[in-house]
Parts: sequence; structure tokens; C-alpha cells
Amino acid sequence: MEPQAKQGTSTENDAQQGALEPKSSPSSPRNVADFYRVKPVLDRRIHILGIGSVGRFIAHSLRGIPNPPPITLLFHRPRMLKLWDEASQELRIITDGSSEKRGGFDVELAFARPRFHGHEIPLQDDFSDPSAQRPSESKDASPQLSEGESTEPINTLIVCTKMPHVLSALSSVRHRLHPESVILFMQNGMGIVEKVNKEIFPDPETRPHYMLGINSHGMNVNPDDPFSATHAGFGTISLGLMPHERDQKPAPYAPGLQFKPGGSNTEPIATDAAHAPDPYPGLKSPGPPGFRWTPYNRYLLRTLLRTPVLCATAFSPPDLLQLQLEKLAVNCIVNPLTVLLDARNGTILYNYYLTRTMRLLLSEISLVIRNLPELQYIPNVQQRFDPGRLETMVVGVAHKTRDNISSMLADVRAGRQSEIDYINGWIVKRGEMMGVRCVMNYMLLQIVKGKAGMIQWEIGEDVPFVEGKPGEDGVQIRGEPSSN
Ligand SMILES: CC(C)(CO)[C@@H](O)C(=O)[O-]
Repeated sequence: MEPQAKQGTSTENDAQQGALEPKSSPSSPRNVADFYRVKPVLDRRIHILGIGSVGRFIAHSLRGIPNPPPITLLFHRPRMLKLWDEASQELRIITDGSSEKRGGFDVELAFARPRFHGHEIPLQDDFSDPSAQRPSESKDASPQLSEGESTEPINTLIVCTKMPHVLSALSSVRHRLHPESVILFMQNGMGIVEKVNKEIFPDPETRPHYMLGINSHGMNVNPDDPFSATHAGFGTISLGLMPHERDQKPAPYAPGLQFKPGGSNTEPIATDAAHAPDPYPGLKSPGPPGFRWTPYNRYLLRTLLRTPVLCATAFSPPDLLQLQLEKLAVNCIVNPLTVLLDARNGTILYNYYLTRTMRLLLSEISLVIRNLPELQYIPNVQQRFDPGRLETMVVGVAHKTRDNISSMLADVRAGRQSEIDYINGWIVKRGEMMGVRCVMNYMLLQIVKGKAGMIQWEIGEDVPFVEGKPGEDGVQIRGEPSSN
């Protein structure tokens, strides 16, 4: 497949698009045909990685707008590609019982590269043939590709995989992403950008641009159809562009900066208690954000904003961070408690024992959030993340989604890895960095992991019954000789 051959062209006359243009010489041709021949047009193709319910919903929605962008769905497994080829090659979204099919998607294979302790691990494609190597990272960073995998550049990527699988999924397309690409992360929980920077794009010079999205649409998958999803709850998508480290300029008048007479010119000293020397050297102090529009982050944002069914809105990075933290506080309560109780979201309401539990957890969550150094220069953070306000939010969401199975409960029941490390685990980790010991969140984290492990064991240990053949009585245990 040659995705580039299928790409559309943009008619947007975007001044920023000039960033992609080669420098024109005074003798550059001026007539229209030559202009289009010389000027590379913006690549409108959007790639989607992670074709679960949210990936299907976004892909389907984008294909429904006037002048839709070309969309490439990236499948991890050849089996999915085969199922797609055998099916109608359409995505179906069911809303209020009415189903709408849309086609016109391109598909590609991008094998997820499993990772272990921060490194890709080579796996065999075919376990019966140990000589057949799965793609893996090689020392010279030029990836080994499997048959069917593309090397075409990806300019615009939306990552909809669940949090625990983002790194292995992104590893499969790392060789196709470049410093001007934009990646939109659509995960629940916190901390993905830091992980991706550490493990996938450690060098800021070659790192793509990032956007973050918070989804509140309720989506359900249909177990018997891998290419459909049910739009169960109408929500919104909040979007924000992340400032890039390459664009950060040193802030000469950052609050609290002074220079010692005769001392090092770059070493800050404290001017007052509120602006004491940075206790978190890894975290940036809020200098001018140094934000830069690029052709692809502008294009992706515009395209998502003009897709009505997504109800997408754009926010500044500090506003988006606060929205993420509000969602985190809700998820820190609803998700693990519904796992422990093995019950729907509404169960945590009108039960004073559970209200007490919620309040104890929220006191730690609120303390951590209100002391995050990245929020210290934002007004009203103390009120916005007050435990009482957070409790009202949790109760509101639990009530609104009272008949839903939380995403964490669904993952744990199915024996999948949950997102708890990026939810309560993130609170515990950030608390540790600030000297706040979040013992209740820590305990909840351990119990949820314990319960998930228990269910994974049970699934693994399942006695594999096979149905009796016609005429045989009862069931037979696989591998055991038949009793009759
Ligand atoms: C808020 C929430 C718990 C509602 O179902 C949702 O974020 C989820 O399922 O993760």
C-alpha cells in the first residue's frame, strides 16, 4: 500500500504552510501551475492508532464532515486486517438505536512492539518458526519492518490506545514520525507525555509536537462486531496543544529569578518564600510558553473543531491541565471503587460508608493537586480543587453515569491491564515527589492490582471445557480422554 498515493490536497491558504515550503529563489516560477508544482501541499491524511471504541468514533466522525480528510486506520494485528478485508470495510456507529455506516478508510498494519524495562523486545512473528523475527528496534535506530508495514511519513496521528499500550503502539510508527508531525493523545489519566518523551522521543530536537484530548463521550464496543461502537452518552472532547521544548525560550524575568553579584549568572536565588528555589528541578517554571503554530497542529485542531458530532473545544495548556485533573479526581474515586465493589457507577452513591471512603481518598487527592508546582501561578486553584468541590463533581458524574460499568471495571473483568497506574498511581507518585504520603490511594492501587491479578489468574487457569459432540453426553475436559 502506498498511503501517499491516496493523499488528498488542502486548499487552505495557510500562511504557516510556508514553513513546509522550500526557500524560493528570485527566479522561482510565478504561474499557477508552476506554483503548485513547486509548493508542497499540506498532507491532509490523519492516521488513527488504536481502533477501539474511541478510535472508531473519531474516525467515523471525521469521515462524516464535508470535504473529509483521508483517514488511515492502523491495525496492530494481521488478524484485524484480515477481518476488515473480509467485512464491508466500513465503521458503524450506533446512536439511539440507529446505526450509521461509513466507508472510505485506508488501512495499514503497524505491529505493536512490546516493551520491557523501557526497551523494545524482539518477538517472533510465528511462534512455530523461531527464526522468523518480529520487528524490533535495532541499535542504529533504523527499525526492522515486517511485511506490510509502511515507511511513509505520518504527519498527523491520533493515538486512541489505552494508556498501558501507548508506548508499544507508538513504537510501531516511531520511524514514520518527524519533528513537524503532530500526535494527539486521547488517553484517560495522567503522565503519558512524560513517558513518551522518556522512552520514545528522548531528543527534543527530533520530537514531534503533541496535543492532548479529554473525551467525555460514553462509547461502548459491541463484542460481536470489531468495527462498530455504540455512542451511549453524549459528551465533549477538550483539546489542548502542548508547548514544545524546542520552542521554549529562556524567561529572563521569570518570577523569583535574581542573580548573585559576582556569582554564576544563571543560578537563581529566592526573593521570597512563595518563590523559593525550585524544589522540583525537573519541572519547568512558568516562563513565556513560547508556543508556535505548526502547519499540522493547526490543521488537526481545525479539522477536529469542524467535526460537529465530536463537540470538540480548544483550551490553553493551563486550562486543559486543570480539566485533566478534575477528570482525574473523578476517575480516582469512581473507577477503583467500582472495581472493588464489582458494581455499576451508581453504587457508590447514597451509602455513607462509601462516602467516608471517598472523602478520605479525596483529602489526599486534593492535597496533592493543590500543591502541584505547575499550578502555583494559576489563580483559584485552591478553590477549584477543594475536597468539597471535588466530592460534588464525583457525585455528579457517578449519578449521571449510574447505569454504566466504569472503564476500569470493564478492563479488570476482562483480564486486561487497567489504567490505575496513571490514575491513583499518578497521585501517589506526585505525592511522593512533594513529601505527601498518599497511603489510602496507595492501598487502593494495590488492591485493584491484586484483584486484576486474581482475575487474570482465574482466566488463565480456566478449565477448558469443550462441547460434547452430537450424541455424546455432557462436556469433556480438553486433553482428557473421553469418559464414554
Ligand atoms: C467517569 C467514568 C468513571 C464514568 O463511567 C469514566 O471516566 C470511566 O468509565 O472511566
